[in-house]
Amino acid sequence: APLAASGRTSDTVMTGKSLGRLGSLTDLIVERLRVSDDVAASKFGTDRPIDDPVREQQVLDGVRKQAADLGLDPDAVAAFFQDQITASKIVQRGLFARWTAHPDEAPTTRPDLAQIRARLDQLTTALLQQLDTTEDLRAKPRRCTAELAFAVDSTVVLQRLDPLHRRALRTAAKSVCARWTR
Ligand SMILES: O=C(O)C(=O)C[C@]1(C(=O)O)C=C[C@@H](O)C=C1
Repeated sequence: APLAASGRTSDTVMTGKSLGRLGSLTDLIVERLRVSDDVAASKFGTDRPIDDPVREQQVLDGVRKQAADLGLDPDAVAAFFQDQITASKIVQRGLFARWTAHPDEAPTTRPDLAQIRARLDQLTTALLQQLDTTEDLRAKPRRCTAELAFAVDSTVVLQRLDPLHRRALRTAAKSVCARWTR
């Protein structure tokens, strides 16, 4: 049973499927936020800055292409992924601050950023598939907003998100129901 899943907040393996028609989408959004913990661990204590404008441009160019292939609006999809990047930086900055204030909580191993980015690329494809699957629902603003609130609330509980990841999730979910103009 998903509610029986326990463990520490930031490294629990996802077990619960969040609820409603946007549950799979919010689960993927949260998984991307969790991978941001690994991104932060790969950069903390190195010269590599949290902001990498070159990589961001690569991500956004890539999603525009994939969106066009799926028949989704590239601008709307890029706006969604811009929010995912902003949310990732909220997590990274929050963890940097936490680890600086409490060095005993800082990671003791440094994961490889190239491998993490390959994982982010996989999540990008999965997220795009969910955006495609949910396109009809997301085009209905009121139903979408209700479904999104339901999915986000269930995700927060089932995945036991801490305040930092909750805050990031709010930013990441901002444009899920934005009107699809095309
Ligand atoms: O790949 C990185 O270095 C990340 O920090 C991840 C990410 C992203 O969310 O895709 C976030 C911030 C960076 O500016 C670039 C990309």
